Amino acid sequence: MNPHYPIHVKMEGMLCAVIGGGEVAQRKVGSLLECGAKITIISPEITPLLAEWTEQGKINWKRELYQGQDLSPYFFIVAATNHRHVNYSVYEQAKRTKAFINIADRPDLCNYIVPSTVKRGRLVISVSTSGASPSLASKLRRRLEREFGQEYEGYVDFLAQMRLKVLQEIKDATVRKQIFQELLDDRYVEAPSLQREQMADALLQQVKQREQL
Ligand SMILES: C[C@@]1(CC(=O)O)C2=NC(=C\c3[nH]c(c(CCC(=O)O)c3CC(=O)O)Cc3[nH]c(c(CC(=O)O)c3CCC(=O)O)/C=C3\N/C(=C\2)[C@@H](CCC(=O)O)[C@]3(C)CC(=O)O)/[C@H]1CCC(=O)O
Ligand SMILES: NC(=O)c1ccc[n+]([C@@H]2O[C@H](COP(=O)([O-])OP(=O)(O)OC[C@H]3O[C@@H](n4cnc5c(N)ncnc54)[C@H](O)[C@@H]3O)[C@@H](O)[C@H]2O)c1
Repeated sequence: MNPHYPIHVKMEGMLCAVIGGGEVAQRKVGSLLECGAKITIISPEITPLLAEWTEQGKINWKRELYQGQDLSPYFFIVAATNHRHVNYSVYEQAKRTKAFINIADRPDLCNYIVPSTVKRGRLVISVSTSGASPSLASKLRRRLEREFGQEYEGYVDFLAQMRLKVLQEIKDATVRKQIFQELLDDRYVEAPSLQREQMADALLQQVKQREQL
């Protein structure tokens, strides 16, 4: 059995603590920030980019060593210092809470791990090897990035709009399903947005006329 359950957690406004301020902490903070999490870093030193985010008020920096401070306010806790014993003491404190815990050098202690991810607006493609090989996850992510380019951001927004429109305007569930399938054709992905909408409007008109016959 693989015990990892893939979910998409809404992180907006969630309190997160990141212990350590090096490269790994920066990567974890970066992806948490993109989702609107409220992050506190505990570390005597931080990278220049983390310092920039602090100055811009995007994150909160407690300039101190981690020495067993209370972590109970936090929903997500990441330990990413370069000291194994410090990371372990974060774990000991964190496990008293109900938080999601990520100990960067101890996959066995994590109750969540982070996948490698391609984001194209609302489209999110994640790869996990369940900790077996982060470099394989990264390689597959790069491959997926080539296959699913930036055009997917607009395309997925278009599909969302069309979905609402079709649900409102087409009564027959089988016909709706056929339209949804048709809109998955690569022609719609590749077309510029205006042309894509014209193609979809023409398709809807056609279907409606058929429905009236
Ligand atoms: C996906 C990604 C997400 C993110 O971190 O945001 C992520 N690691 C990434 C990068 C990365 N990781 C490592 C390097 C150095 C090169 C190398 O050694 O390969 C690089 C940098 C690079 O590849 O450039 C090494 C490494 N990783 C872990 C350990 C500890 C250990 O295994 O003991 C060590 C050895 C540390 C040591 O040296 O001691 C552990 C974990 N790393 C995971 C996720 C989780 C499992 C994911 C999965 O496989 O499902 C897990 C279990 C926990 C977690 O961190 O959540 C991210 C973006 C990738 C991308 O998209 O490019
Ligand atoms: N999970 C992953 O994806 C992954 C990938 C690579 C490395 N790692 C592991 O992550 C850890 C961090 O790696 P890094 O490259 O960011 O290290 P780094 O040396 O760049 O950064 C370490 C940071 O921890 C801070 N620190 C040290 N002692 C501290 C304390 N007592 N309290 C608070 N902060 C303290 C330092 O000031 C520094 O900011 C290492 O254990 C490494 O093995 C994990």
